[in-house]
Amino acid sequence: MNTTCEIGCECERIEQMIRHTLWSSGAKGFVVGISGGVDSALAAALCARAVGGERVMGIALPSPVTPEEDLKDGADLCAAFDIPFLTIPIEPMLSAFAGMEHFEKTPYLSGNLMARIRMTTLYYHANRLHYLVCGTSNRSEYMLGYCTKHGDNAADIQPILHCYKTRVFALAEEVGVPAAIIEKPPSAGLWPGQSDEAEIGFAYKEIDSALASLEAHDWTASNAQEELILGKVQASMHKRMDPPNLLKNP
Ligand SMILES: Nc1ncnc2c1ncn2[C@@H]1O[C@H](COP(=O)(O)OP(=O)(O)OC[C@H]2O[C@@H]([n+]3cccc(C(=O)O)c3)[C@H](O)[C@@H]2O)[C@@H](O)[C@H]1O
Ligand SMILES: Nc1ncnc2c1ncn2[C@@H]1O[C@H](COP(=O)(O)OP(=O)(O)OP(=O)(O)O)[C@@H](O)[C@H]1O
Ligand SMILES: [Mg+2]
Repeated sequence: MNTTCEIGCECERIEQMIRHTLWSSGAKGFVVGISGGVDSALAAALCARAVGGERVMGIALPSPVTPEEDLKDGADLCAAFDIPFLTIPIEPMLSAFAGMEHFEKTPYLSGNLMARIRMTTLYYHANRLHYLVCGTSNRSEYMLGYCTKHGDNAADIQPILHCYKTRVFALAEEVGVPAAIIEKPPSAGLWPGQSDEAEIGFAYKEIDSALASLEAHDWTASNAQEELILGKVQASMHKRMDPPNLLKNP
């Protein structure tokens, strides 16, 4: 199979879904949180290609631990796709929480708080502009639950959710995401030096081949690595489901 054509067709399929979602919603455009990483770069680029950059609002939401180069990479990405770009530091919101009774300052608690402050800010601007919030989750992090529940996984459309991370890199290259973004090690950016692969314990190539094999074999693990990855999939099931409720059995 011609890989370039296959990837090009995949982009068109996603762009069609983006256009359909916008037109059927009656909204005017998309808000995307721009981190300087490859998932948000690809999601924003696909939105811009689908509906025009002028109908996309890229918002950088730096925290005190955000590297300066991430802001520059995000600005360059938006410039390349004619996407208006805002920078809104989240430090004032973090400080407000720090004044709360029982506040504990740990990287884990602050990290999840930052992800939820970013979600709230993106929805504020989506409300203000009559836009939808475009999510940036990919299949690898979705299946592993590597996200903050109701934080970075909260969105109105998830254009790259079906793509494993290794596929995200290929699509990003296809649409012309700048090399500085593609070459950067994936990071949630919630504390200094955080790395997805170090925190998860596997390289994305290993994660993606294990997930593909597990999916193909009805979630039966065939080696120790798949066993560990299956454990993460099972432990994060609650992030992919409605909360337990009795709606269907009142
Ligand atoms: N069985 C269950 N049934 C229903 N709900 C359950 C539950 N177990 C936990 N919960 C709920 O879920 C909460 C824990 O989930 P959550 O708050 O998400 O927190 P958690 O999964 O513990 O941590 C988030 C992880 O995602 C990573 N992350 C976050 C944000 C962005 C990115 C990125 O790649 O950009 C990565 C972060 O580094 C960390 O490893 C619990 O406090 C509880 O409220
Ligand atoms: N500093 C930030 N400014 C704006 N949005 C952010 C910021 N940090 C995280 N986000 C949002 O949270 C999402 C999840 O972060 P995640 O790290 O998984 O993706 P990424 O940074 O786009 O790519 P990568 O995983 O390769 O770092 C981002 O795609 C982005 O939408
Ligand atoms: Mg990132």
